[in-house]
Amino acid sequence: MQQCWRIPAGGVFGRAETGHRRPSRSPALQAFAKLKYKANIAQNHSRKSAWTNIDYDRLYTQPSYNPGRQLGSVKLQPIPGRGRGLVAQRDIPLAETVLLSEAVGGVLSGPEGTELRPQHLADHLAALQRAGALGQPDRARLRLLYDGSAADSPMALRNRAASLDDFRKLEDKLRRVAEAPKKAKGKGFGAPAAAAAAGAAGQAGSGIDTVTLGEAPLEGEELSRLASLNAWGNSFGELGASALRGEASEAVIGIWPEFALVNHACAPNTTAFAVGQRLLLQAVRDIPRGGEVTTSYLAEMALAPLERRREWLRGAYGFECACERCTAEASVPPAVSAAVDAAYAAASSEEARALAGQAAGRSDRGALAPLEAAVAAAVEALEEAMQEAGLEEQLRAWLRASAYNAYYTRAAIRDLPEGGAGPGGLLFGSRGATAKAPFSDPEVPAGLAAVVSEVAAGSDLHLFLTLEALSRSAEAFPRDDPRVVEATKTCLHAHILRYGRTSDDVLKQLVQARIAHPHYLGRISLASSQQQQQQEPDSSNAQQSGQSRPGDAGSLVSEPLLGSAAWVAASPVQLRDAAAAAAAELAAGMGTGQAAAAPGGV
Ligand SMILES: C[S@@+](CC[C@H](N)C(=O)[O-])C[C@H]1O[C@@H](n2cnc3c(N)ncnc32)[C@H](O)[C@@H]1O
Repeated sequence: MQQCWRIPAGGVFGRAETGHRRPSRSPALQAFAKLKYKANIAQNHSRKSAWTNIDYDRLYTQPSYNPGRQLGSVKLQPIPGRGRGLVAQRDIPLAETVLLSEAVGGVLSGPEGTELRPQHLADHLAALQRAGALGQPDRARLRLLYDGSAADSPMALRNRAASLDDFRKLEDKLRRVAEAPKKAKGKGFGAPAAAAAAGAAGQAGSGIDTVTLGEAPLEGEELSRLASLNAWGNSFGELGASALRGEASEAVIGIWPEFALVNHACAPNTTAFAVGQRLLLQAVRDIPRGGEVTTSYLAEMALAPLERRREWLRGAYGFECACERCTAEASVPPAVSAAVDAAYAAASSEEARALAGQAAGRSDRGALAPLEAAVAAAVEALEEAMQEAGLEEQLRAWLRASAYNAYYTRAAIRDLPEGGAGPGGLLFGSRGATAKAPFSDPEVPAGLAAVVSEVAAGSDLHLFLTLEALSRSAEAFPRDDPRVVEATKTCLHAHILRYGRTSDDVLKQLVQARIAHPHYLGRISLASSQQQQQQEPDSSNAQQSGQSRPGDAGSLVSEPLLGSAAWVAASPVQLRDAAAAAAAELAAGMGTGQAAAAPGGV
């Protein structure tokens, strides 16, 4: 399960005009802008208290904190056409942790940006085994995973029979072995006898003998197959938590056995990310009792048309995706599918790809006019085709995600300055640009965030776009403007989906760390830009050149809003209500944008 949500090397947007103006919009952009992010957190759901004892604040801030493996209210069961899968045993509300897993044999890591492939992991595990560091329980854990064997092979039958108890049993066994020497002391048994007892305990309660399963060494080919079908990786670390934990953001790849039981969907209900060696799986939608827990194996391919996604999954995993999104997209009239493919193709030219790659200073809006016209026409044709076909909103949202590169390319070109980017470039993330905070339409990243949230809620890209939208609206409007309040709500909602139940303080630090990360530089600053420019003439340079200034990020995430939003994460209340209350509080307490800028000290 290779996943990684890359933010284009140079960032996402360019700069447009100096000073804010409301740009005129085409009907298609208006339609696009109507994609309002739905902050319907936990509406009408009775919630149970969180099942874990995870202290999220410590998890995100202290590398030494070890909450151990955790499995939520899920069970492993056969899913027709998908082998086994994890199913919710009770309603799991969004923003709740589904599982927290530890990698078998630890993770393989490398410098940020490294493409770590499953074969690298297989080689790493083989080396561990040769060194005697991949013991029987680890081998058994791996052998309980899907190995690509035919549905009626002995392996597949064994896998189907395995239960979550087998995984739990292995963990219990390890704990017993760890504790056994201590307990055995003074009783005259000693470690070997205790370890044997632990081994016997490992065989109880399930049809699968995990001791025998882990006896034989794993062959090279077996390891390669297991890694290619079960590994998860990312080319950068968790951008908020690694900063708070004092760790460098690194590329990682690993096999987290419980997570490897989760099947794929093209619009999944969870998001996964690694915090140190652990993998956290967070629900980003309410998962009803009996509903399957799903994740995406696709990374950026989630933003591609149906046939491309299916082809990729067929090639990498050998299955034909028939998830809800694929099934719905397969049912649309041919004219709509053709419009999706045409929009995707229009934005896949070399020029468009170069734009997405953001070579500093290379682009200006005039030079890209033909591309802009082609992409804009393709997007409008898609919107019209969907309108004509009378498709429901959910399906339209998925189809927009399938043609995301067209929406993105159109937005990125419109975001460029009319007269060219100039030397050094004004493109988002480019270094050395000297222009001062020309901010364009906040609805551009907000619209893209809404598209991404439909298929990759809680992903890095989703969080990035909501931060960008917040940054722009904060710089364009007074702090108590409803648009700023809405952008704040949306941004915090995205972060809460990912991070779950943190305290206000840690949530704020996570947001700040994401803003300060070099991926985000050039654009995102939650400081009050006007004031900042008046007071600190070099401030936009500092943002462009990658220097983060402690404290400047927090001024918009005003205490009342953040407080309420974070409180939502810790209690079963609707974000919308809380944010409305916070907005009222903000308006009453602060009155003007100027006053609202004060708490962050900028
Ligand atoms: C990481 S495993 C997931 C757990 C696996 N179903 C099992 O029984 O252990 C990946 C494999 O599950 C199956 N799978 C996952 N998602 C699927 C889907 N949406 N449709 C069909 N098969 C799927 C494929 O065989 C894939 O190679």
